[in-house]
Amino acid sequence: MTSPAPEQAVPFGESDWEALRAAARDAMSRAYAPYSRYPVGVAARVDDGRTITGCNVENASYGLSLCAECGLVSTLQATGGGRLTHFTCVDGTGSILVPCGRCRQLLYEFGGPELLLETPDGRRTLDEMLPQSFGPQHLG
Ligand SMILES: O=c1ccn([C@H]2C[C@H](O)[C@@H](CO)O2)c(=O)[nH]1
Repeated sequence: MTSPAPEQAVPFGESDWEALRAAARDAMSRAYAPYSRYPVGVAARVDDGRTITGCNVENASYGLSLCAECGLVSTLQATGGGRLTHFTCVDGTGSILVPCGRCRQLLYEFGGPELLLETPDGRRTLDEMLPQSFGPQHLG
């Protein structure tokens, strides 16, 4: 018996994207961003069906600030690991934001080229947002 493809195993429709954005906005409302005053929230679906979130956490030593995606990948591991399949990021107004370059690399580690991201121009694979990526495959 063959296993269904992951996208068939856990269907993901428009209402799921809406729920993911709502989770990201909720996380954004708890961001700690007193220096930039630019709160960010992220949410992702994991291949086992759970939803995880993160928010940015800044620091008085500005360069130590953590992007929301840092919290998300930490939560991913702390709650059981798995692969990211769908991802969204919102700014302080709740509008869709593209993750910064460093965070695309963080996402690549746990989602790979097939991870689907929302952007202001529609949904894109991570392969489109971070082409010719360096990743675990290069390290053998
Ligand atoms: O993908 C991104 C881009 C920016 N930020 C945060 C970092 C900083 O706290 C604030 C302004 O750059 O936004 C994120 O959390 N994720």
